[in-house]
Amino acid sequence: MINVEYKHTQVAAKKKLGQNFLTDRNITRKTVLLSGAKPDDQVVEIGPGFGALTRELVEECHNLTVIEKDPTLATFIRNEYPQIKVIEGDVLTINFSAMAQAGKPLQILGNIPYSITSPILFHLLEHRRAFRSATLMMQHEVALRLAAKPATKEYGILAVQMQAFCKVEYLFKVSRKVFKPQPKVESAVIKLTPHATDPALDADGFRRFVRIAFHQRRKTLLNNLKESYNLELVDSNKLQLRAEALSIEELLELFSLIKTKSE
Ligand SMILES: C[S@@+](CC[C@H](N)C(=O)[O-])C[C@H]1O[C@@H](n2cnc3c(N)ncnc32)[C@H](O)[C@@H]1O
Repeated sequence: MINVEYKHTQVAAKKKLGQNFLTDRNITRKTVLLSGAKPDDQVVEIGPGFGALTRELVEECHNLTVIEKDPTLATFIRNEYPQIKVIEGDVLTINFSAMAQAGKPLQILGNIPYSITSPILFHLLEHRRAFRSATLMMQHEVALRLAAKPATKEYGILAVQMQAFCKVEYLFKVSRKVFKPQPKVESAVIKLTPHATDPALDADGFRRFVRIAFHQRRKTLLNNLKESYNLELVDSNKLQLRAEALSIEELLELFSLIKTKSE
């Protein structure tokens, strides 16, 4: 276990909580700048840790809330930045929609705990109406999967589900050397901007469809879909393709043509 000490507070960095702390101010400045957060925005930071990003945000934004699960770090942030709101708890239980109702859509930022990257992304997806953008640092490999284009090996369920509902921008890569303790992998910053309207009428149905279409990547759409859906209205040539060959728009169109088989 590696001990990290900052301003008389020491924590034994917890792997389970994804505690790798940023040490490079250029990265935090660039992240805040590219997030587009403005002084009057309602800004929420996920996992402030020792405040690497928080310190930039308090300078820029008047209305900042942070969510930190580790009680020692939550206390540290409370003492260091008495002017901000600190929620001590699990980000996965936060009702962002309720938070946003108090005002305009949120601006969310965070160097997120890598062990729960996907759960956080899907939690944000559930609350996509609540935020204007989410600028998040994550493992480089996950960032590539999120921003992937069709017919690449990274293109799959994560890319389709997120890109169908949000614009996904890969902002920049971050070396593992700028963290303490150093993680084993590189990182990257991604920006998610929810589309103004949802493309698929039945968002939950579309998410289920994507899971089934990509279930066995090597199989054709026909083989993956035929058990669960009635495919009569779909061009049979299209069904001979694999899901990974179709763009988000083509997958949305396919979804609009199929019907769930009754159980
Ligand atoms: C990668 S560290 C980033 C810390 C800091 N923002 C930085 O960049 O140095 C992730 C932070 O998220 C916190 N964390 C882990 N799981 C969490 C959860 N479920 N909800 C809220 N915070 C969490 C960790 O305690 C840690 O402070």
